[in-house]
Amino acid sequence: KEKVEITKEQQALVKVVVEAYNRHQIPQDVAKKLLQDQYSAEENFLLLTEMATSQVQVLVEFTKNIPGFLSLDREDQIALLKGSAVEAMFLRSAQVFSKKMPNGHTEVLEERIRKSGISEEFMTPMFNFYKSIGELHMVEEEQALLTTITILTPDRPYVKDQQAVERLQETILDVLRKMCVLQHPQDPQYFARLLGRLTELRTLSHYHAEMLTSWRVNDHKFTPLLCEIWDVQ
Ligand SMILES: O=C(NC1CCCCC1)[C@H](C1CCCCC1)n1c(-c2ccc(CO)cc2)nc2ccccc21
Repeated sequence: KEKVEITKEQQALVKVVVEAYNRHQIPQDVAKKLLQDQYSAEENFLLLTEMATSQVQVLVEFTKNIPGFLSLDREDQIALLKGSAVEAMFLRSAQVFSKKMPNGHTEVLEERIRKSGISEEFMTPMFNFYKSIGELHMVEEEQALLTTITILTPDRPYVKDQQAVERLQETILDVLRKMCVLQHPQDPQYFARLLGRLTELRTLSHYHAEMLTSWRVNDHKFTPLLCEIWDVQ
């Protein structure tokens, strides 16, 4: 039986990433807002663009704490941020959706999202993803490391030094693999299932631009930052 052990420096790396991940969170909780009131499609679209804009700002701050990220070529840093922003947003949305809530709240939240203005065709893939993330019952270390692995995807468009990104990603993959073995000894497939979610995440993200343009509102207004990072408008 292979003795899996997390080294001192790997523990330090996880600590840095998890603390940054928890520090850089969306200021106010969108789920609470959605549970409080029923909003119009216009209000929901505005809420999404506000939440997503602040999440991008938070993502930029978070990446500064990923060991080695700031040593990457600066243009590659931008390419990684741009390439992972939508996936990071859906991953965060899935984590918000899967958070333990009082009885019946998740159903209300799902209902509010179903009626938010997003067109019907995207509901199944989106909620399938959210529920498959929820079923994993990830601990916060796994959430933080999975987001970091998503950001450090070497084959994003316009990345020049893919090897440098691959080396950073492998460091995170190695410690996440060990953590999964230690955290879920009864489920040797857990790490593979975790990474399998990233494939589902990439597919869901392909729908994103269409989800926005088909939102049932007359005028689809975006912030300058979202125009930049979401390739819209
Ligand atoms: O605000 C949100 N997500 C934020 C984003 C930044 C990080 C925190 C979560 C939005 C809601 C906005 C208002 C109308 C209802 C959806 N949302 C989505 C979502 C996100 C993007 C799209 C289109 O691409 C469709 C749906 N899934 C959610 C799951 C749970 C709770 C909110 C969730």
